[in-house]
Amino acid sequence: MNTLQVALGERSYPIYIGPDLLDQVECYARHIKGKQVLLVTNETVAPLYLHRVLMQLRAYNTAQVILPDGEQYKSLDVLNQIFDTLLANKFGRNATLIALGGGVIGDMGGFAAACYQRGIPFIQIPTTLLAQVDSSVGGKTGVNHPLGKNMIGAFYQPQCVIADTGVLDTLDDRQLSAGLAEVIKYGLIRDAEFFDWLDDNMDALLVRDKKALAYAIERSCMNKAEVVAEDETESGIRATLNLGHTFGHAIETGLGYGEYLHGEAVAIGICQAADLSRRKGWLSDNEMGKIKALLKKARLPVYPPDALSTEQFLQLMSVDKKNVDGEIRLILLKAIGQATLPVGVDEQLLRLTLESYKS
Ligand SMILES: NC(=O)c1ccc[n+]([C@@H]2O[C@H](COP(=O)([O-])OP(=O)(O)OC[C@H]3O[C@@H](n4cnc5c(N)ncnc54)[C@H](O)[C@@H]3O)[C@@H](O)[C@H]2O)c1
Ligand SMILES: O=C(O)C(=O)C[C@@H](O)[C@H](O)[C@H](O)COP(=O)(O)O
Ligand SMILES: [Zn+2]
Repeated sequence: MNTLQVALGERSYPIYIGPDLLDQVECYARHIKGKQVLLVTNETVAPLYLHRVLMQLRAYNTAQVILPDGEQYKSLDVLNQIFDTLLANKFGRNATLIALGGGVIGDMGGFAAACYQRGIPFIQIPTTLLAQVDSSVGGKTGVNHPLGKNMIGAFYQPQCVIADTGVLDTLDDRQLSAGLAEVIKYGLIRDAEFFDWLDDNMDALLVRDKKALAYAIERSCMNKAEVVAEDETESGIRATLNLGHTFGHAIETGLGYGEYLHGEAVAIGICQAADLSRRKGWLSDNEMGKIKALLKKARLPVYPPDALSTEQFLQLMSVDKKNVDGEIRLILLKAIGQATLPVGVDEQLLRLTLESYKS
């Protein structure tokens, strides 16, 4: 097992990474203070892994919530099921919530923990590649609104993250690729050496070579932990983790949550942000080509859906959280390995990307 630290003063916590961690009681026990534990998972993950976690929690008074599976259920309405179960079981302030699942469950479980009785401790057990490399780390929690992705939420850090790399065996190939989009993102925003490593090792990652996957997860978490430690609540550098997300979130919201996976929408958004960066004279054609080629190698889409018009894109992008006073601000690339902070963009140039960067 490898342990990384997210250094946030009194809110610091470990990320445990390794095989078979679901079965290691010491990963959980030291982070559970009271006797009551609520497990939040979904109908796909429960039959696969809930029993193994419950086996480690025999000493506690446990309850469970099994949510429907899908991005479309990451809503305020469904969130209520978690509060209903906490209250029905008379769980108090020292109850611990464990989120067992992908990013949807992690974001919802974390947000429920942030709100319930104004805050109870929670643990992240991420079970998708995307959740292990990104969503379980850093404390962004929340739900979607029909008008915008993750528009209702809170920054709320977990007590620990338990990333059992063995659970990735049951993940389907499309979900694995979606996770790789966020992995590639770290290379692009701040770790050019990692980008080159990914270029050399993409085939190994796609066949789930254990050593390659463990390395990619650890290096991604290291990158994310460093950024979050520097800027927990996104007043500066943390916004770089949003590369491609303004376009990507527009695709997710515009087409209906769940149509494109988050990672797929981000992959397309990264290409659109790269195209805009090239038009600004920051990225070379060669770098643009390398970015697209690596995303394609990871079996990710690189062009936006025809179904979204430029006007729809602009409308959807106008509700992004990085915007200030109604002005769209984007993370762009100066080079592979170097992202900008949010920058206001000339609308004509943005329109050019939206109209011309197409399959
Ligand atoms: N909080 C953050 O910092 C952050 C970062 C990135 C993404 N996100 C959010 O995360 C969500 C996407 O997360 P995701 O890609 O994990 O999607 P997801 O949670 O929908 O999981 C993807 C699919 O895999 C299934 N699954 C999960 N673990 C499995 C396993 N081990 N074996 C088989 N199937 C399994 C799920 O049931 C689901 O069908 C989005 O809502 C996105 O906005 C949040
Ligand atoms: O942790 C962050 O900060 C991120 O931006 C990570 C993103 O990959 C993630 O999708 C996040 O949920 C997006 O945040 P949002 O604030 O744009 O909703
Ligand atoms: Zn993301």
